[in-house]
Amino acid sequence: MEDGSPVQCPNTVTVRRNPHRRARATPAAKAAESNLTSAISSFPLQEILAMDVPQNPKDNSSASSSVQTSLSENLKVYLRVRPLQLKNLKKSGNPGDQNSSRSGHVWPQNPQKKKAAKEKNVKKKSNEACITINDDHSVTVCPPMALQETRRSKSEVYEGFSHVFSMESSQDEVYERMVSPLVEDFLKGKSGMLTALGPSGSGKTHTIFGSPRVPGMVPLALQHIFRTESSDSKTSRSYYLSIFEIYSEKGKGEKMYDLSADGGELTMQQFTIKGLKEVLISKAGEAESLVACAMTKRATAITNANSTSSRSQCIINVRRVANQDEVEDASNCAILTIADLAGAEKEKRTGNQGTRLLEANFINNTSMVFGLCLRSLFEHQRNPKKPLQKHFQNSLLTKYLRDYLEGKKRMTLILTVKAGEEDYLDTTFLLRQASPYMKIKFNNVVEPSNTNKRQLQTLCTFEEQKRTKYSVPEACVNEGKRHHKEDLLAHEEPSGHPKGTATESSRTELAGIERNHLILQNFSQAIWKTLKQYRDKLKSAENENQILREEIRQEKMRYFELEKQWQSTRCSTCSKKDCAEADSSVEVASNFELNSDLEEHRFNNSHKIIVNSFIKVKESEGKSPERRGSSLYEDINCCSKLDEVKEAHTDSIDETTPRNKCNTAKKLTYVEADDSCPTTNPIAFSTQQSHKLVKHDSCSSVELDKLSEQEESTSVESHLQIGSNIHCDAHACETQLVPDTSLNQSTSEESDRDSGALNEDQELLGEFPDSQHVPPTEDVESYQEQEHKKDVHCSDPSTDNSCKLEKPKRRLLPASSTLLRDFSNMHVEDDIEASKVLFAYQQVNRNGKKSAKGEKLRTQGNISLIRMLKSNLRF
Ligand SMILES: Nc1ncnc2c1ncn2[C@@H]1O[C@H](COP(=O)(O)OP(=O)(O)OP(=O)(O)O)[C@@H](O)[C@H]1O
Repeated sequence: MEDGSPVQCPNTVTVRRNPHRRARATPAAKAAESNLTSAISSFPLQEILAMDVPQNPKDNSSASSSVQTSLSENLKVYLRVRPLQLKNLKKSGNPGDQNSSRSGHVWPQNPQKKKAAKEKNVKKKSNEACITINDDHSVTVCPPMALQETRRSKSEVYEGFSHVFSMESSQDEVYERMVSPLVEDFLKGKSGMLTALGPSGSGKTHTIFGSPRVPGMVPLALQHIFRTESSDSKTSRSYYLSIFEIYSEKGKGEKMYDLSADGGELTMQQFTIKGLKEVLISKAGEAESLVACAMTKRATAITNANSTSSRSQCIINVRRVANQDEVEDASNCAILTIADLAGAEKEKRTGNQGTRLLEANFINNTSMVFGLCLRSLFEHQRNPKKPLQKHFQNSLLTKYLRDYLEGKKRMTLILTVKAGEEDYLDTTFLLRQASPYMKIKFNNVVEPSNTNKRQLQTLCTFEEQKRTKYSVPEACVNEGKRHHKEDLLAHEEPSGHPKGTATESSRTELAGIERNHLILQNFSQAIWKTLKQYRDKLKSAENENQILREEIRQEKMRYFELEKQWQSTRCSTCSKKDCAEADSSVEVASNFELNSDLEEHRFNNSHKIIVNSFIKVKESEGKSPERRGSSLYEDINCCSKLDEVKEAHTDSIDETTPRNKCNTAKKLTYVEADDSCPTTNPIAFSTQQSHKLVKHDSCSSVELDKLSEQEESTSVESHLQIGSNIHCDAHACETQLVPDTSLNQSTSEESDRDSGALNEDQELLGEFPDSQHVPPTEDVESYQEQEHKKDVHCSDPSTDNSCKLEKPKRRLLPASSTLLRDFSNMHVEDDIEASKVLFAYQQVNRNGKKSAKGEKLRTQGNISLIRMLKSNLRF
């Protein structure tokens, strides 16, 4: 309720409407990731962690001497109540005023003290106290009767104080309870700060500095420190003291002044005071004298509330530096800070005007900022969601005490209040303000070494000042002989202890090493985080890559399947075409009798294929068993007779051109006659087809196309037809070749039986002229001469008008037709058919990409090539 947070019902359940969600990984990505994790080696996290980069330098005993972490500790708040009647207390023999006889020499002296005291005593104050001490930790504040009636104010109890010092408490008691533990920690190496808060005239300065007769916490602490040092002969530590004040002169702004002997104005840069002198102290008396001199320089003034009212914030630092032997010790360095703040003032009470009023504004403002910083720290610790406000930026005091006000360093508060009824409002205001401070905790306070910025800055300033003193001694002359001697005495001590100087240098080096260590540690952590991010990115990229690879593999498989299907389809189509082309080649070869070895070999192969297919077809026709037994012998006879047919055709080609024309005419006539014949006779039908193929060689390109299409569509029929044709041709010719002896074992009856049917074919084949007049194949020379005559005859267009070329029609021809055309050109180049073939060939290039002339030349080149082959023919 205090922080204004809404109260929630215990049975209420808070449900986030839009909870944070993480993107779910796809199953494929998960699978890929699992594969990826197995493929990618894990990052050597353990190795990195096992490196010489400690998580916390404090854990390393070798380097943690200057840094410590303390347990959770609350801010200690003490309360001290100033006596009502100082004179009465003095008269009554206050145990704190041991030197009551020297009351006239109360330190610090205020020349207008007597006058102010007289003014104060003009009005007699009531002896009634508004504050009642319940116990050592709580007090009750009762409003005066007048306030109770008008404002209906009630008594308030404030508890939780570390200790409440009564009016009768002495300085020693306060020191023993409040400051002595702090000094003990300081001697152990723990830094701490004591700050006095309270209204003007409540006894802050009295408590902190005291008087020569009643020394305050600072003198007592210094005595405590050097008393301890003198008792411990084994240790030789160095202590440096610096004192300065923050003052606002006439409200023109805050300024800092060094209160040391030759101190001047200071500046603050980045929370660091520059120019502050540290004075090495080795004795308590020496330190006390320095503090006394500083207090004489502090700004004070007479107000209605206090004859010796402090107008500035005074801060004293005692820095402890261990010697070289204690470098490894944790207590090598600590700072004890004691701050005496100027008390808040009310204009009515103080009656300030002019400059004093401006000073009061500065003082009140600084006190307010100080309180806001502690309030913000308290609220931040209670509710971490509330940010820690940066109120410290509003004053130099809070800037300097930033670490303390942010809970990074240990701090102790001493609240001083006045017990009079007229001080009720100031008292209650302070207690209400400071009560929450008791709940402030210092969690994991890190004790900085003597190498922090501020300390190093002051140290460097001190060393620089020391060097200046020795290098320019005449500068000290201007300040007076006394100060020169004091400075020399003050700085000769450190120079006379080279051990201490070496310790300082070693500590500086150690601090540098620690700093580098921390930097490297942070750097490694940052690198580690970055590497983790890159690893995650790499994983995601690998997952995507894996998925893409899988898709590519599937696409390849699909492509191969399609290619296989395409290949199978293509093979089936090509096989049909090849068979048709091969059959056509056989027909052409059989008709034009290519006698070269190559062509003969091809012919034989084709012949074999045809024979085999013929056998298969015959078997599929369902012959009678007796017929089937003699089929092989018949086929062999066909093979042997095919050669005879070939020779017969060769003989027919050797005939003159008119004769060829006659043959072609006969063939055409025969085919026309066959069209009218019944096709029931398979032999007759096959013969017709055979002659159609023969005609195919000499017909026009249109007819060639038609025939080629028929060949492709009816390849099986073509086999049958060709087989029949060969069969017929073979029977039509006289058998000259002797069949194989193994085959002769076939019955002659079957051959005689077939001879009757073949005689019909023989009659048909008899239509081929000169089939009976086959020239001897050995007469190669005569054949070449005839071929030469043919070439000459064809090359001379004047001899025959048939050689004149007609304008061809460009049509696309299949390869088989082109081959047939080339062969036909070879054999009938001087014939009118040659012009037709050439015409058909030019039709192929009707698009004009290739000139007719070029095609003609190519055709002629083919012819020349074939002539050359023919010239080498062996018959
Ligand atoms: N506990 C005390 N015992 C005896 N005298 C005290 C005590 N506290 C304060 N005094 C006296 O009261 C007077 C005012 O005290 P002091 O100057 O310390 O007040 P202050 O809080 O510092 O005021 P300011 O904030 O204006 O400086 C001094 O003369 C001081 O001696």
